[in-house]
Amino acid sequence: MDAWDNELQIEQERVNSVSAKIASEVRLVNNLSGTTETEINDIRQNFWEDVRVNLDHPDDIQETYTSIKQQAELLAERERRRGNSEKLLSVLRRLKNSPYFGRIDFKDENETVPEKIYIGIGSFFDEETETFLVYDWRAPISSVYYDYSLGSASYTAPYGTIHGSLELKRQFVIKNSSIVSMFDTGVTIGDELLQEVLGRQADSQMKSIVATIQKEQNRIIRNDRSRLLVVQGAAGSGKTSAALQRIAYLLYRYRDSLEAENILLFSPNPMFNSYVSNVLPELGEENMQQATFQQFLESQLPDDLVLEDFFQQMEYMLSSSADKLYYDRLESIRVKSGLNFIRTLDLYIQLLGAGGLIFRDVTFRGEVLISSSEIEKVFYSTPAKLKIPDRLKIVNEWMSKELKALEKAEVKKEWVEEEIQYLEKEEYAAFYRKLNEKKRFADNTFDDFERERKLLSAYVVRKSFKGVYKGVKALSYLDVRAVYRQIFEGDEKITRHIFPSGPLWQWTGICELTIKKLDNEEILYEDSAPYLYLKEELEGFRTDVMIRHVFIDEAQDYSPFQLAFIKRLFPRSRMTVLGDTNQMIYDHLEKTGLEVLASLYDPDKTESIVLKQSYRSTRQISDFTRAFIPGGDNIEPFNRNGSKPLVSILKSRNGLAAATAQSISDLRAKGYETIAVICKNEEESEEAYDAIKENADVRLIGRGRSSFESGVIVIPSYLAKGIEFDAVVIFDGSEDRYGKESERKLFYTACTRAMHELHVLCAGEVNLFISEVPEELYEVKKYK
Ligand SMILES: Nc1ncnc2c1ncn2[C@@H]1O[C@H](COP(=O)(O)OP(=O)(O)OP(=O)(O)O)[C@@H](O)[C@H]1O
Repeated sequence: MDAWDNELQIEQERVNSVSAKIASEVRLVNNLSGTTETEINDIRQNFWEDVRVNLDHPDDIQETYTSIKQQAELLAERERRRGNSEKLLSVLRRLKNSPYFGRIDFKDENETVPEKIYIGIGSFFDEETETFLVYDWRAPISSVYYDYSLGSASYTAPYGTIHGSLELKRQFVIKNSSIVSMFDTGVTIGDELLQEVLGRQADSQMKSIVATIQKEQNRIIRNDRSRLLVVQGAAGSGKTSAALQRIAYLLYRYRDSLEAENILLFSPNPMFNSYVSNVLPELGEENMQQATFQQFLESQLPDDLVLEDFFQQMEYMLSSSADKLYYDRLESIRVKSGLNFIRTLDLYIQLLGAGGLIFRDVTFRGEVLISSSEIEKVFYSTPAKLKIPDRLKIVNEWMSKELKALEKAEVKKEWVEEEIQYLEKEEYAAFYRKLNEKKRFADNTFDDFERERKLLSAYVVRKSFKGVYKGVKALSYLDVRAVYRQIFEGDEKITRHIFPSGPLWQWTGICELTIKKLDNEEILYEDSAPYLYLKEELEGFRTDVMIRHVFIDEAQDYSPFQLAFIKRLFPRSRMTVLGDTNQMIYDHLEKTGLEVLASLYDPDKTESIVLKQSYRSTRQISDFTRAFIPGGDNIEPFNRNGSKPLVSILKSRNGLAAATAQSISDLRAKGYETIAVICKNEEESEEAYDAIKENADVRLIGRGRSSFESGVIVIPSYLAKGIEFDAVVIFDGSEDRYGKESERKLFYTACTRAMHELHVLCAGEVNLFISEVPEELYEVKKYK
């Protein structure tokens, strides 16, 4: 047996022993968990027996309340305990089969012998020997594994920086408690394992990368310092992966104060939510909150405004350049996306302080209770130096008083008598029960019929007025939509004030477009954040203090306005923003949000990390894609080999269906399971689907899709964002389809979804971008 085999045997024995200890811990926790479960069932079953219920006297009521509270707390404590055991069990079960993936021998400079540190997805402490048999990958010492090659190394512990040297770095692949492979590595993390991991087939669910996190990625994951962390990285450089491992790290590092519900991830599309949903549970953590920005906006906008879908906006930009309003729309997007538009709105709000707010009448049963002109008068008599939300608070106080008086007067009206007749029996009974209780406590007698009747009338009016009070509290008398609309009505005073250096180019067109939509009860996507900003500025910002970390993936598709708005909504939150300007869906803005966001933060609290290495695609695919994208020379492909991209040239669109079916069948024959036929937009996706569904087993993915499965799919380019496939077939990459310079990045995004193979079909001439790629970087197939 040579030295390596001997070493392997020693390691396998350790795996056996650790797995056995973990297995016995699993049994122990299982038993404890069973006991807790029984206790929970007991508490639930006997809840009311163990509570002393006595409602005879106010003191008894208090005692009853305390007793219920104690019982409920006991139950909550046991349920928490069960939750913790379940979490622990899920990690232990994973550890049992694969206890660790790495080992480092680290010699502290103050010690003489190195300590062997084994690293896995969770830690495992052996009570018997009082040692950690496995360290969590997020523990301070584990960072040495990711950050250093052999030689001097250090890590930051809670009590200071520990210096020493790294004497061994070993990687394992352990399955079912058996070492499948083991490598010693000199460099940061050995290429072998990464090669193996990246060469695997695509999955319908993203996987955790803890065993092979790279040094640059580790900087993102463990960044504790910044309020704003901006990650710019090439397609496939692991931005999303790093973001998810960062969430797991934060949940570990701040486990006493941070929970998954305090973290919010804005994701690019609903399908992406399902794509990444397994990573954190795989690491024994709960999933963070997740929403697309669209879903978030919809939850904030009033129900009577239909928000244009972000993808609808995109569809329009991609396919309607012949529309006569197209350039007005481009300008509308450009203007409303910039930080300057925040200033424009601020100037408008300043003007509104002196006049111009639009109010609605407060009505009740079709009659005006308080007219809009009265409200306006009262509002503008409040101190002008106060902010609008504070002035509205004064209006609200005044209005509450008015409403009380009006409510009193209402009691005598005829409708009340009628309403009493229509009261439900149960309601009557409830009313009298309450009356009797009052009578008992107040020791009053209620034999006077008249008095009882009056109380009943007051009850009926109060009930009907509830909606009025609620509406006033929610400031529904302020007509935000009309106030927003007013910006675009061409009022000279307003226009002059909000554009001190003269009106904008194409402003009239923008105005017409915006008003047309608003009057149709719709709101353009680019209007949504400005509308909400104005609303919040007028009504008072309802900032969210629950969320402590906001993650924004695919941030290049957010406008500067939107990112500034998000910052404003989550003032206490740290932000991690990830993006790639080369993957902007439409390239019309002068600056992306990603580029201007840093200017909104203190430079001392901002960090920017660039990821250059691209892991997803083979070297051949990366070489092809980086040849036509600005700054492509800076992208470093990972050295994994595959076939060169195949560009098929067809005489006309008629041949596309057969060529696609051929590609799918060739790729399937090579064993690829997840294959995407990527189309430019939804319309083309439908066309492609109809053309090939007869000859291939395919599914069409549309905007509403929220789950992602493997197989062959037809999908519009923008919905494939953030996701990857074994093989990609670009349905039509001809000049006819991708003929505009602004479509370069869209084409790049589509091609970079491929892990192992890329086929580009072209009905006619290849597009400009392909023609920029050196011919030796791809194969050509010409169809007759
Ligand atoms: N350190 C790593 N170890 C193993 N796999 C990795 C590593 N980093 C990235 N990958 C893999 O590379 C692929 C791309 O990663 P990811 O989707 O996170 O990149 P991205 O930068 O968000 O991509 P894009 O911007 O193109 O959507 C994934 O399959 C991921 O598992």
